[in-house]
Amino acid sequence: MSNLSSYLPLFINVEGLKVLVVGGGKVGTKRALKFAESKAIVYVVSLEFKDENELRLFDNIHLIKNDARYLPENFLSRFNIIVVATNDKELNERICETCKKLGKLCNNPTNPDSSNFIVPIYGIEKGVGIAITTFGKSSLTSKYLLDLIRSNILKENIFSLVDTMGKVKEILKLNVTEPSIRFMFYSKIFYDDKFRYYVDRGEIDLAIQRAREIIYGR
Ligand SMILES: C[C@@]1(CC(=O)O)c2cc3[nH]c(cc4nc(cc5[nH]c(cc(n2)[C@H]1CCC(=O)O)[C@@](C)(CC(=O)O)[C@@H]5CCC(=O)O)C(CC(=O)O)=C4CCC(=O)O)c(CCC(=O)O)c3CC(=O)O
Ligand SMILES: NC(=O)C1=CN([C@@H]2O[C@H](COP(=O)(O)OP(=O)(O)OC[C@H]3O[C@@H](n4cnc5c(N)ncnc54)[C@H](O)[C@@H]3O)[C@@H](O)[C@H]2O)C=CC1
Repeated sequence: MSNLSSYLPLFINVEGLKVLVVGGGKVGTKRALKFAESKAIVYVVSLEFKDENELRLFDNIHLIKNDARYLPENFLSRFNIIVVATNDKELNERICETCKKLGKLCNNPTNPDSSNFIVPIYGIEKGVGIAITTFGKSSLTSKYLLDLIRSNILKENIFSLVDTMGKVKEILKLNVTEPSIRFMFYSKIFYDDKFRYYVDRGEIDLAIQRAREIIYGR
């Protein structure tokens, strides 16, 4: 496994990005659908398509029936992101190597060492995004961790906290021009017991009023 310190988690907006999925079997289909649901423009190159009907439900998925052993570099270079998911391990690795040389983001689902990004399990709910990976060791454990966070941590008070701090940010950006002073206020408000008491009880108007008291000193 590559050095884990060189992984940087990012939330990428894939809308309009060009994604190539090589191999239209179980794994390739799942990845193609995931990217298409997030509004990427997806091309799937494969000898055959396991679930052609499901893929055809999306206007932004294009199917190309072809042998991926002969994909030229000038074809690969048209894409932003490439996923290699044939059942030919050497072919997957060879295409990923070429794509990385071309400066592309490439995912080989069976081999994180060949990939330069991996797909975490994720959930986005009420303005909070959580992504978890075990870098290929155990997807089931990743799923379990996400469920634990969802059922034990992501409760109404956390969503209220995020929303209210978002409102506090709007107030501060509008009224305090100096960033270093704004930053001092963010912490002061976030850790204020009264502010948090109101947020926990869902009394958002009172929480905002408390934030204003802290900002304006009254
Ligand atoms: C490295 C990675 C690919 C990458 O590079 O992105 C990878 C690799 C592999 N997974 C395998 C198996 C399983 N994968 C799942 C499920 C998911 N796997 C996903 C991601 C990733 N899987 C990446 C790292 C994720 C991480 O480490 O956390 C999810 C999150 C997203 C997605 O696939 O779209 C999706 C959640 C679906 C959801 O949303 O519910 C389950 C559970 C299930 O099906 O319920 C199992 C059963 C066993 C188990 O628990 O692992 C095998 C075959 C092993 C073999 O052949 O024996 C390999 C390849 C290998 O190891 O060779
Ligand atoms: N990441 C994950 O969660 C998992 C990964 N895997 C691995 O991923 C790989 C793919 O698995 P599946 O999708 O289940 O296999 P699959 O057999 O369902 O699909 C393989 C696809 O690749 C296509 N293909 C093969 N050679 C090709 C070529 N030369 N050119 C174009 N297309 C070609 C086939 O037509 C087929 O559609 C396997 O190596 C498997 O071990 C398997 C299970 C889970």
